[in-house]
Amino acid sequence: MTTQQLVTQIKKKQSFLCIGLDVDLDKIPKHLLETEDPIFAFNKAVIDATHHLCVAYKPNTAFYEAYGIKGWQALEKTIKYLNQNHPEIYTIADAKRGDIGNTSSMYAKAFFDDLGFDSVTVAPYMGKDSVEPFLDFKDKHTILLALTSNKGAFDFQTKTVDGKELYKQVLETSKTWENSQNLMYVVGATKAEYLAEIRQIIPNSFLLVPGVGAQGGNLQDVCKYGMTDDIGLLINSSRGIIYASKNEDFAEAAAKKASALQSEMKAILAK
Ligand SMILES: O=c1ccn([C@@H]2O[C@H](COP(=O)(O)O)[C@@H](O)[C@H]2O)c(=O)[nH]1
Repeated sequence: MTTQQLVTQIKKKQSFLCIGLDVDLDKIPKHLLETEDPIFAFNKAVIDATHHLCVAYKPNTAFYEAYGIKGWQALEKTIKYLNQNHPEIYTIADAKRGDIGNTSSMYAKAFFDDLGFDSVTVAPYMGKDSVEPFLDFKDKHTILLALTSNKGAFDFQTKTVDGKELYKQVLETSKTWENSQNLMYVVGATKAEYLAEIRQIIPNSFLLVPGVGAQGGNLQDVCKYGMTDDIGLLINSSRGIIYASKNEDFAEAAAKKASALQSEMKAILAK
């Protein structure tokens, strides 16, 4: 999906919500454990109940890799279900990959060609040659970790290197890479106070913003400092939506939570 197609969907649905599909078998309703593929059954029910309220889904691959081959098959079934039934939905593989060039090429093939995701999250730590293989893919996005939502972000990302914070170096340097138009960036909702400065460096790039909901990030603050003329934001919530209920009404409860966030987004867009 192109950036322009994503913007069109956001405007049509009045939503820039991304729902995180982080499936933990210890947290899903017990009756699903009796089905053939509990992870896919859970995802399908959540997707069916919420797809009209969001523009993107973000499975974090850790939650699938943890269950071995069955987990990976459930991930594959989930992305296929989305691509076949909801091609208008933007998909993000939150895999946080990045390695030497030839290995990164294989990661890119796995997520873009084989699985068919629109985007993948990538760590910038190994530099240009570790990211450019992802950027080579036309109409696919590479979402670079810039300033993450966790406390550990302060260990390295905000430290000054050569007179500038490391996350700013990531933003500025990555802009010079070939096919940098295919870049988006992760900025945690818990770091909203950094967004004004971030927007000075990357005024138009899309940001994937996790941390609203369970991590306590504030949607209004993120929008105040991070929104662009083309919206420029995908706000992710995972646990806050998908685990709204542990009972048989889990999909309905997820839809209620998603609807509340979508209504807030609609009001922000109307301002
Ligand atoms: O800086 C980051 C980067 C990625 N994440 C991921 O987003 C979701 C957040 O889940 P919640 O349940 O809404 O807290 C999860 O997959 C993280 O691994 C992040 O939180 N922060």
